[in-house]
Amino acid sequence: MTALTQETVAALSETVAVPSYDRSRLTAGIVHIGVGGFHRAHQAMYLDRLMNEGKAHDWAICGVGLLPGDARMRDALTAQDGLYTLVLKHPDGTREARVIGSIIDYLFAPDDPEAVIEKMADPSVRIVSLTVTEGGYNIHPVTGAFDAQAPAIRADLEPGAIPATVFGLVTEALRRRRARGLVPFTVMSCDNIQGNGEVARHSFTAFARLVDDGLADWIEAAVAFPNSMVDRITPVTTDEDREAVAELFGILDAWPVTCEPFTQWVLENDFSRGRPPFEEAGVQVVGDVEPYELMKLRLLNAGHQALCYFGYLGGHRYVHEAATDPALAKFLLDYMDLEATPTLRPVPGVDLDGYKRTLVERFSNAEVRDTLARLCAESSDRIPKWLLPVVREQLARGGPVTRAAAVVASWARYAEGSDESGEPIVVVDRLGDRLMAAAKAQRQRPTAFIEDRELFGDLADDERFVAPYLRVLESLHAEGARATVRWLAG
Ligand SMILES: NC(=O)c1ccc[n+]([C@@H]2O[C@H](COP(=O)([O-])OP(=O)(O)OC[C@H]3O[C@@H](n4cnc5c(N)ncnc54)[C@H](O)[C@@H]3O)[C@@H](O)[C@H]2O)c1
Ligand SMILES: O=P(O)(O)OC[C@@H](O)[C@@H](O)[C@H](O)[C@H](O)CO
Repeated sequence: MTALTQETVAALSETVAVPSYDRSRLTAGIVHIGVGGFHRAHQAMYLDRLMNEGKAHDWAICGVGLLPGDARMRDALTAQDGLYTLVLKHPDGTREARVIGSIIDYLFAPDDPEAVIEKMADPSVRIVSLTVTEGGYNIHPVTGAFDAQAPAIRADLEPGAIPATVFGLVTEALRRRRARGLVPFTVMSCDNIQGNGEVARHSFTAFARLVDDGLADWIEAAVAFPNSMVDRITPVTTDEDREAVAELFGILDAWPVTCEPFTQWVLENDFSRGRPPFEEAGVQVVGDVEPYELMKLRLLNAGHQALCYFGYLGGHRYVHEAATDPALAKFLLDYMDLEATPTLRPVPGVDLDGYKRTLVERFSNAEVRDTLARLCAESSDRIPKWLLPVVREQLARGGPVTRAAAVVASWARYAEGSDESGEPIVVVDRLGDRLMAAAKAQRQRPTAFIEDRELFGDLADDERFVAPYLRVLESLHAEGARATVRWLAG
């Protein structure tokens, strides 16, 4: 068994693919904020691919963690010189592993915010990329306005405050670059948000405007915020994953990443100061990402939400169990075909029926062991961004919303905080208390959950949405999730 470090990695090449490039020659051109499972399965992997082909040596990654919980990632990556094992789980049970070497440094902002700011202000850094989750952009779910009153934002805006949020840190780095006469870096969002680049532009300029109008104008004019569609199902790493990496490959890795074999990245070609030759690593670099984003967010991500609450309430715990439950699979396909697909734009070179079939296959991969609990978490950031736009578009065009309304009803039932046998459900959501209070009130006032206008806007006033929503909620209460899904699936 070998502990993974720069010193030991060459010796591991007998059991696993390791970086073929000289890591001591790499320099950081990218600062990435939010180094979790997904970044390490996706962007860092694409850069590692390029580096293995002798390219992009000046585009290595300096990871940054902002939240207290990131101390664990700091410790794991620092002890391993930034190296980690990426394991692809094929549906036939085979595992494909590779040690990724593209992350060469890690800074933990709570320890040293100044180091993070100076790193981003350094001229060699040309991209600051982000995976800070859907909630990380601090925008109102219905109006899309930046929430300047959020306590962390207010703290960052106090005179003389040391920045702690992504907005405070990035804005201060951009302020220094402007003061030093440097070209700004590109801000590249890789979060699952429609128009993620536009949303990032809106949030960062809104924050900067609270600091200094001139700076905000400069950011608006000079900083590129490319949109992107990112895709690779990456579950949370478990102790079993760590043990399997040790057993199968002889590697002691504090924090390996496991994921499905599929990967996709469609990226808008809009960068302030150059970019790695991503297309040479399989990234689709295009002029207009929107059709790809809509397809992915409304079919895959909203599709995940269609499975997760019904699946969990019906006794499943893994995504593959829910996706291979015949009634639930039919319900998912009906949602995709009848409600989501009519709201999509034609996607260049993509056969939508094939895409949907592949999605069902990906969800059904039992090896990936993605949990329904992961998909049920932070729903108040997900449902308004992925599913409710489908509802609104369908209402506007006079189309059906029965299945989307059913998904919202299943969330409302899940948020009551106990399953059908009375076992508690841990509702993980930054609005958890508010959601649970509303969900409990719905036993007396059935529309209580959807009356939250901050999440649902005026949907509670639209009978075309409310009627199917209430029918499904009533069925969930009276008959349970499995019977409700069978009824919905016809
Ligand atoms: N896991 C996937 O399958 C997947 C696939 C495609 C896209 N994504 C995108 O990546 C994001 C992260 O997923 P993950 O699986 O890596 O999660 P993760 O929990 O492994 O990592 C999340 C990271 O984001 C940071 N973060 C969270 N909120 C933040 C905030 N407000 N400010 C700064 N940093 C913050 C955390 O500290 C952590 O470093 C998702 O929310 C999604 O938008 C994930
Ligand atoms: O990670 P989130 O919060 O964006 O959403 C949960 C899942 O739907 C998501 O992680 C998918 O697995 C992913 O988007 C697949 O590419």
